[in-house]
Amino acid sequence: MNIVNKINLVKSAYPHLFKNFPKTVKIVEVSPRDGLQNEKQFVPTETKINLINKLSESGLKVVESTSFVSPKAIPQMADAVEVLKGINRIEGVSYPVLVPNVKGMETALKCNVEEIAVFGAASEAFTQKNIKCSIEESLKRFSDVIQMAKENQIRVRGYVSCVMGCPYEGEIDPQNVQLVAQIMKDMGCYEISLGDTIGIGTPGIKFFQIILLAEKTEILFNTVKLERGMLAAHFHNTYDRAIQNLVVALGVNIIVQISIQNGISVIDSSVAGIGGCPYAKGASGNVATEDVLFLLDLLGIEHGVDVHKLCQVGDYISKELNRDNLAGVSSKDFEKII
Ligand SMILES: CC(C)(COP(=O)([O-])OP(=O)([O-])OC[C@H]1O[C@@H](n2cnc3c(N)ncnc32)[C@H](O)[C@@H]1OP(=O)([O-])[O-])[C@@H](O)C(=O)NCCC(=O)NCCSC(=O)C[C@@](C)(O)CC(=O)[O-]
Repeated sequence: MNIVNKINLVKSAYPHLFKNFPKTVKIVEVSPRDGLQNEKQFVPTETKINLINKLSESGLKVVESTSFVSPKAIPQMADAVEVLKGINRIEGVSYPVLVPNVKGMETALKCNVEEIAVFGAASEAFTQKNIKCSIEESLKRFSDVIQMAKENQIRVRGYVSCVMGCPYEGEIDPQNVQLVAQIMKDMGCYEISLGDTIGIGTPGIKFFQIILLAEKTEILFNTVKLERGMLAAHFHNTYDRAIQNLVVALGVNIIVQISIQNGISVIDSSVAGIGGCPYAKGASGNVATEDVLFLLDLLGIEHGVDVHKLCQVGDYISKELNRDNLAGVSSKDFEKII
């Protein structure tokens, strides 16, 4: 039984479980950054600009556009300044960029950014590999960056990576995720995105009360508590479980019929499912925006995106990258939803 049938079945049998779902969900489109950062061939700046413009024309309100990081660490983002200069900024659309340190923030300020994202992790080993410092040192750096952002009225989003586990350390205690998320929030991040960097979240698969897989996703979202609306889910689809994990994060475990009280209403996703982190072995594509929109339509949750335009963007970037489109649904599938 596929996920769509499962959701419909559970929805009709247990309508009360679905009352926790938010009425609307904000999509944070990460394909121009997370989607492209791991591409081996340099993607032409013009293609990146076209991608961002097409995404914002589809009704998306947040399009994470690039990173002001070391070009030695992420060569694909070396044209960050040109990308930001080249895009058509639509009023009401936010174009956040990743910033790891003061040097990145200085460049961001010159590019008139209105929103940035700092990115940490709940794993020491991943933090060392990704940004070459300890968690403690990373938080000090973020504090300096956030101070500069505050002085310039720039909004700051925070990422916590490896929330379900780390490719180097293995298990990560959800309490550590809570700790890092809370510190970032206290520093001034308006939203915290929880990154299942290598896609190992499990939505709790049970068969007649026998647990076949640990319920990592449910445990995490029941442990990490910030104010309602502050948490975002950033899932990778390495083992094809991102959509099931999202249903749990939104508020209910459809398989074991349990409600999460404080579900998320912000989802990070990437058109055509492109993406991955070069510093996380096993991090394959992000959950596809097309699949997320399909899920939201199915659940009757508003998202404000023109799904047909968005599907065209997925086809565009897949063709440019010479890759298969990893989205599970296409434009015509949306017409079948009643
Ligand atoms: C953090 C550093 C800079 C530390 O790297 P470092 O080597 O310790 O930095 P450094 O301060 O010693 O400087 C080394 C060189 O980098 C330059 N440099 C230094 N900073 C910058 C900057 N901001 N912009 C441009 N250049 C910079 C600096 O000028 C110098 O240049 P050189 O003198 O050798 O020519 C580096 O490790 C880095 O840039 N890391 C970025 C890694 C990254 O972007 N990873 C992917 C994003 S995270 C992710 O994908 C996960 C997420 C968010 O999607 C959520 C999830 O899925 O979990």
